[in-house]
Amino acid sequence: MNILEIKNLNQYYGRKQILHNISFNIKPGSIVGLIGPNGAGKSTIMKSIVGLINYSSGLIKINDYQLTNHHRDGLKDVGSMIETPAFYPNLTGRQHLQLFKDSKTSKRTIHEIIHDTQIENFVDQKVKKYSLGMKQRMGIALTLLNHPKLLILDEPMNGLDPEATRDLRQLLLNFAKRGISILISSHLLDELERIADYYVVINHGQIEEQASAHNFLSSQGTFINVKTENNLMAIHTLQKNDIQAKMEDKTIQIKDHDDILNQIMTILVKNKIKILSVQESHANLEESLLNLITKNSNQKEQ
Ligand SMILES: Nc1ncnc2c1ncn2[C@@H]1O[C@H](COP(=O)(O)OP(=O)(O)OP(=O)(O)O)[C@@H](O)[C@H]1O
Repeated sequence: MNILEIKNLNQYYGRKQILHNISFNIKPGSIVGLIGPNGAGKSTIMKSIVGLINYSSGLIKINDYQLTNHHRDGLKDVGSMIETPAFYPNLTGRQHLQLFKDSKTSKRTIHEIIHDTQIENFVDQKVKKYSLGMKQRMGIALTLLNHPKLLILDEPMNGLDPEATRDLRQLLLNFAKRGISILISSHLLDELERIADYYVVINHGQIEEQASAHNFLSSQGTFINVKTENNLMAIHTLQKNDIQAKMEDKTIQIKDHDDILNQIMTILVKNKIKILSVQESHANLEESLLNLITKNSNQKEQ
């Protein structure tokens, strides 16, 4: 069973259509990265799921409860942080947790949340004294109240320092292991790449692609990475032979296609350049996203 099902979701702001037939599902324990350029519609999708805006048409089901303007039962299983969380400036973090907890949330759960999100040092200070990063961490803590089965996180790494980002990454991976599903958007694509197992790519309010992380990254091309005893000479020689090679971190990188590997080997051997290693790698998430969006917009222009 899916924890979230979205089918043909459409959203208008006034007469302008912002989302076009968005459909995707999330399985229990899956971390889904919602990615795309600025203004693509990521936040609008998230706001529709958590009922912050009424969607125009389509279907949203959370844990088998259909979400409509009048029926919001499914939201009891959702913890969300959309944009920078809003707080009462004169209350402490702990008071926020107590205020928003439901009757089933015990003292022990609150203690665990404080511990898991590592907010012990400031949870008893008034929120008006928090930095952006502290507010983000407090916001994550609030999403965990009331035993969510699905977390919706819009740019949760905003304002976090590298250590806090690493901790959050670990925390999210642990939640997924416990069966909690996560829909997350972030412009920090290298961070998303470390945690997401599925991607939904949005552009101009439409899904450009959705696939498992492995399939998405491998479908966007592979590279051959060659190390030689003389990389400068090797790259120069390859380029002279019309092979598009670039230097990436002391390695010569060539996009894999046709029988390019054979050609590279032949040229390097012929020119007596000693090869130290040859490895294959996938494009990273940022390259894959750029490839996809450029390829699709070129196709639309033709
Ligand atoms: N309240 C609103 N009224 C009218 N248009 C809106 C409103 N909110 C968002 N939009 C428009 O909807 C489109 C999608 O915006 P959205 O915030 O969902 O994009 P996003 O993918 O989250 O972008 P970003 O990565 O910059 O946060 C944009 O064209 C935006 O201008």
